[in-house]
Amino acid sequence: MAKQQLPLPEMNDDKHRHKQFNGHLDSNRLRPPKFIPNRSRSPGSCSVNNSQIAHAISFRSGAECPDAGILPASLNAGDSTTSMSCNESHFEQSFERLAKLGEGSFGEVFQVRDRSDSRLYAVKISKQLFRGEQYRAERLEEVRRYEEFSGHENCIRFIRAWEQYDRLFMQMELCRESLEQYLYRCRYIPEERIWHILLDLLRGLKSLHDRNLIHLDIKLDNVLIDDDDTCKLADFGLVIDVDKANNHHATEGDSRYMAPEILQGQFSKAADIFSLGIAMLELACYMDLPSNGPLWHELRHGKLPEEFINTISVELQQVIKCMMSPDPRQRPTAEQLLAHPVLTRMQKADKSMILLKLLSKCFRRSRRAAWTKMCNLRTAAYRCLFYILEILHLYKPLTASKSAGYNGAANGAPSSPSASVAGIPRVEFQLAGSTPIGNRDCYVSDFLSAMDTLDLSQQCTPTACGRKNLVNSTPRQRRQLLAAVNHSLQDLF
Ligand SMILES: Nc1ncnc2c1ncn2[C@@H]1O[C@H](COP(=O)(O)OP(=O)(O)OP(=O)(O)O)[C@@H](O)[C@H]1O
Ligand SMILES: [Mg+2]
Repeated sequence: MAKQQLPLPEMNDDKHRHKQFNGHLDSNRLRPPKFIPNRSRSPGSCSVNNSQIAHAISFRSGAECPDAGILPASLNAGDSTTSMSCNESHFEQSFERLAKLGEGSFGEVFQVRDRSDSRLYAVKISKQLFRGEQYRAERLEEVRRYEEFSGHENCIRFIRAWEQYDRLFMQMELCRESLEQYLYRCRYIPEERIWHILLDLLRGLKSLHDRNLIHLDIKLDNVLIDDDDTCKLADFGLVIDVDKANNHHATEGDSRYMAPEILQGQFSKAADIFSLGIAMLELACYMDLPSNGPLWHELRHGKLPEEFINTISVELQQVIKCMMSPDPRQRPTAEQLLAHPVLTRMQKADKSMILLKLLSKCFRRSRRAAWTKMCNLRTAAYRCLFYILEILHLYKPLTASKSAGYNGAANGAPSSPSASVAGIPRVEFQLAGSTPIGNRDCYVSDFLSAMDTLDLSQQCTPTACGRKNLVNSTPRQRRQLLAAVNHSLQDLF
């Protein structure tokens, strides 16, 4: 009897190819679970359990950083002085969420504006809830590493971290894009730039290796580029001590960048060098890295595809080849690589340019600060105008009752609350539904709980909502309104 043949899986992984861009950098990644804070309490009650209170996380000593581990007090959700603080998380209170920057296997990263200093930052929110102490400990370890390397020029700057609703939140400097996004944007990167990127990453990696730590997840997606074009190592989620790595639970990173010896459970600094080498191959040759199959093995046996590798200089080829040596003992260390003639020359040139770099950085920062200030002034001016118009409108019924014949009040007809004061145009402020169109997806995304969804039908414009109260306001309410105007004027000047 003839054997029935099972259909074979399609194998199209037999040839190295250039990277393909389908519009999504990480289309194969799963959607994150919905961020639904545990808000089972009734809206009126303000009882909070421990996980609902934002707890700052910091491993810095008090001497090193006196306010490490302290969250801005007025913003803490545990501070139940206002009804708003009862219903909103620390994240929602402290930041304006502007856009989603990216997503990895552990977290979603958002571009935010910090309400306290009006500056832009990135906040990474862990995707999974802290289900067990082990998972929580791993996430807190990530915070420790971010803090530890925050001061290094080639590692991402960390601001603060906190946990709330069984999730980890990490605030860090905002970078322009990841190296992967940069590659998709440029496709061809000049070799001079490749050497600069390699220099930056070797510096960052050396700082880790000097402390006997290994990154284990070096890839283009985990390298960020700031406004000064400096490349920074990020995502310290898998960082581990070399000594602990082989005995404990070291986790391998992305298989596309994985060193071959990781399959045998050998974790060492050389594994990071391999990952950086293969990332440089991807960057320099715009090559699509396989995540498994025969091509994956070829790359780990020192067989680099000629049609790709021949497009770059011999010097760069040699560096990449030795970084990707199959035997981890043959790979150079970060320090040895930094001593390469091309990189030494660049470091010398960098030193002579340091003053110029500092000046341009200062200029860029002050320009950004001035722009932020200008935006604040504009907002405050609008707010002021709004209050002035409100006050003028507020005084209308009082003056109307004194002056006979005005607006029909003397005839006993009730004055329309939406009628304008003579000579002053009526201004309707449509705040409801004013979500910026470009970011609408982000605002209505699954991050918001059912309570937070923008139900425009339920909302009314401030003029419609507050009118009745304002017209019949007491002197105390008027005083409050005047205080608000005063506050706006202070914002302005
Ligand atoms: N500070 C930042 N500034 C700008 N973009 C950022 C920043 N931090 C992260 N991103 C973007 O978010 C993406 C995911 O961030 P990150 O790598 O930290 O998440 P992850 O879940 O730990 O990822 P992985 O799957 O690699 O472990 C990055 O690839 C990058 O595009
Ligand atoms: Mg990542």
